Amino acid sequence: MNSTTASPVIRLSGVAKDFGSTRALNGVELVVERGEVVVLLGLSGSGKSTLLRHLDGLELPTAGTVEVLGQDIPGLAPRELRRFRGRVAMIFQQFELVPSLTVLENVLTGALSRLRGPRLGLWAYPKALKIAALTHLDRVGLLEKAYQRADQLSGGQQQRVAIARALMQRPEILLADEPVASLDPESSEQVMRLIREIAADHGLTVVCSLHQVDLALGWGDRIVGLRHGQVVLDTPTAGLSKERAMEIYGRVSTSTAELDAIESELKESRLTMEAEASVGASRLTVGGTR
Ligand SMILES: Nc1ncnc2c1ncn2[C@@H]1O[C@H](COP(=O)(O)OP(=O)(O)OP(=O)(O)O)[C@@H](O)[C@H]1O
Repeated sequence: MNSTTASPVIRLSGVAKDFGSTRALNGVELVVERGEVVVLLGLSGSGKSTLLRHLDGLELPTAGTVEVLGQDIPGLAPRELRRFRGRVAMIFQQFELVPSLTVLENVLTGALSRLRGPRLGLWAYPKALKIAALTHLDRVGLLEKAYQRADQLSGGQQQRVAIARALMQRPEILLADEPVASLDPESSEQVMRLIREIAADHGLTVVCSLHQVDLALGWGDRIVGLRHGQVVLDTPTAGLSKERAMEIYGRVSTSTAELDAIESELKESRLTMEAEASVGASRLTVGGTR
């Protein structure tokens, strides 16, 4: 696990969250570095959304510390919290667009945290922001839909609008809560690829909850597995086979001891792979010098 890193953008320590008698998060330790693309993987109710909501201050912990972009989130005054939220964008399973507004207006609302007062209608936004919104729409491949009502678009298109809206915030962190759970496989692939490309273009740190193992494997740099509000797995996706991941995922409801055993097995197999790779490399070098 990444416990000692130079400049993490997210650092959670001993985080617990109770909703009445339900403990949604339990002793969560998580460190994410700038530019990392992390998948939160877990069954329904494992605490993925609650964890994401702590990262932009929508929830405050019952215990523990939440530090994001160098800020102690629970310690922020309401005004500081609002300013902080402008640096973290979020996209959701249900897109959360305003259905009766045009696509362009929906994208523009992403800039509201940087503007004073409400904006009603396109005319109320500065020209530079309209140009930025159209540029982002072009980036997500929907420029020609700018003046259509948002509810006339397909689910995949609506999620791409939500991504363009998130970019209007000029965020440093992008949080995505099950962004493709309502989409068909083809649109899911498209949206996930887009998030990855945009994260690279803008140097974003991404934390994304998913429940599809295939997508998680082919997509993130790192998988963090949650079970009953606890981090039970934290591993790079490189070298993790679908079979092993499915096994872990299928056994997420097993005991912590079993999961510990699976995780150490995974670590061992990674070490073996690395050792084999380095032996292979040295053989190649020796072969090359003959
Ligand atoms: N506002 C709330 N009030 C009461 N209980 C809550 C609240 N939010 C979450 N919970 C509870 O906390 C636990 C974790 O929920 P959470 O939504 O974080 O899980 P999840 O992994 O995101 O699930 P899903 O994939 O179904 O969205 C669940 O038992 C849930 O019922």
